[in-house]
Amino acid sequence: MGLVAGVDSSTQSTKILVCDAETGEVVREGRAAHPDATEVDPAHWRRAFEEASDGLLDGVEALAVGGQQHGMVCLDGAGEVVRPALLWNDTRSAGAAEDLIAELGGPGEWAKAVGTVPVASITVTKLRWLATAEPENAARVESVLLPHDWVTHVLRADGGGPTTDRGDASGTGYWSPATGEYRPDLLSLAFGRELRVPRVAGPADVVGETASGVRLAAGTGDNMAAALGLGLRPGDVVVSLGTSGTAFGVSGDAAADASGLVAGFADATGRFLPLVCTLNAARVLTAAADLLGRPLSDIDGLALSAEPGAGGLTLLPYLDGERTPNRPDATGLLGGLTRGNMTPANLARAAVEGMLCGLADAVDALRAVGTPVERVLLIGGAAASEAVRVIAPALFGAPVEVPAPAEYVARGAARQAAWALTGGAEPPQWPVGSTPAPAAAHDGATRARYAALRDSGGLRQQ
Ligand SMILES: Nc1ncnc2c1ncn2[C@@H]1O[C@H](COP(=O)(O)OP(=O)(O)O)[C@@H](O)[C@H]1O
Ligand SMILES: O=C(CO)[C@@H](O)[C@H](O)COP(=O)(O)O
Repeated sequence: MGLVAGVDSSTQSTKILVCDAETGEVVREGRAAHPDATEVDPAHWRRAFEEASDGLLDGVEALAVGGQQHGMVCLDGAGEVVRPALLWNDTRSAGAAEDLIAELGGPGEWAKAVGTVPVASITVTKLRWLATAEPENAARVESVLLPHDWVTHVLRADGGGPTTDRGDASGTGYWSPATGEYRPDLLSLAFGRELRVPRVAGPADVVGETASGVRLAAGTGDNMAAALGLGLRPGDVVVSLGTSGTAFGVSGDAAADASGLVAGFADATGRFLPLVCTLNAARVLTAAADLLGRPLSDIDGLALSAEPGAGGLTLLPYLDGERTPNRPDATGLLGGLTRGNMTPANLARAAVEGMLCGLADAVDALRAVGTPVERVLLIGGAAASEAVRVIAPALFGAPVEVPAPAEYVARGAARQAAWALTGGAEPPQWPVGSTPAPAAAHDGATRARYAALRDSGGLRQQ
């Protein structure tokens, strides 16, 4: 077999891996940055793809795109983008989410209908926001796509209509993982009329071809692609520390959590992917480094030079508002300051501990809906941090392993492309090595201080 390519079109960048289709071995890689904003013209993702793939795709037979979930890409009748895409981390549709929940009869009705209680991240709420805040733009919209659907579509030269997959469709709020069908009634509820939506392709389908004859697989959401890249098994829970923090595991059953903490997504193989997503992850550490006037690389040494619990300093890291728990207007809080503990080392440690406590809560929410947690696999940009690897085992209440450093979203997309080439019931087996993080005694005191700050109210954004 030959070469396949996997694309990770995520919040901060596009990353591309070219892999051996049989073994998964990485042969070449490329990357390019995206703008730092919560609404982005999709043309930037195309430009980033072109930059990252420059000179990379020779000999590639198939390609798939994993993309940041939930972003709203609206097209007019001519297929042109109507306005910049609203991304998953744009919170302006928080009020629309509340309205939609009330209109359908409460959170339980949404969990039953589409597996997810809508918050500002979910596409259906962005459509409601557009319909009410920008009626002139809304009037021009004929179809709605997700970021990976759009990137896949513009790479196609075969003239076919847009496609998506179960995984990414399950994050829209108008497709049901339990029935495998769109809910046009919910699209109409949100937008006032129906819209054209992409065809949902099967996990190993070839959906089209690029101008140079590379076959395109369906692609999927970035978290579903990471699950595929890791070859996730029941009992494994991934904690991904990228722009978002996510915790997820594979399951044979569709989740429907009326509390809204767990989103009952589908995966990219025909199964399900219960997932908790936080808005504040890797960038909490960059923000802490900026506050301290130090490079990001100094955070590890500083954090590890402080004692567990950071001398009582606790950071609630809701720097961009928060999605889980659903507090779109929240701000961060630094609690427990004394003249004795107010040091750069304690602040760095509090940043790492605060970020990880948010994800430890996420792992607990998965446990609460019956997801088995036998081991936690740490991935994403901030999994490269030594302080994160050392501190995580004390907070997660489960053994932590760090898979061999790799871009797992792009790897999963490449594995899907290889599956589309080979066909068959299962994707090709690509081995993944991982290293256990050092075991540590459970740090219940830090979790408890974090929980007290989380539940204390706090200040809202102005
Ligand atoms: N050694 C490190 N320590 C802490 N954070 C890191 C480290 N290396 C990368 N990051 C952070 O990881 C983030 C990028 O992670 P990534 O998973 O690629 O994000 P995304 O997929 O959301 O674009 C950036 O915010 C970057 O600062
Ligand atoms: O909204 C979610 C999951 O529901 C996010 O996980 C996005 O999919 C963006 O991911 P990253 O860019 O942080 O990987």
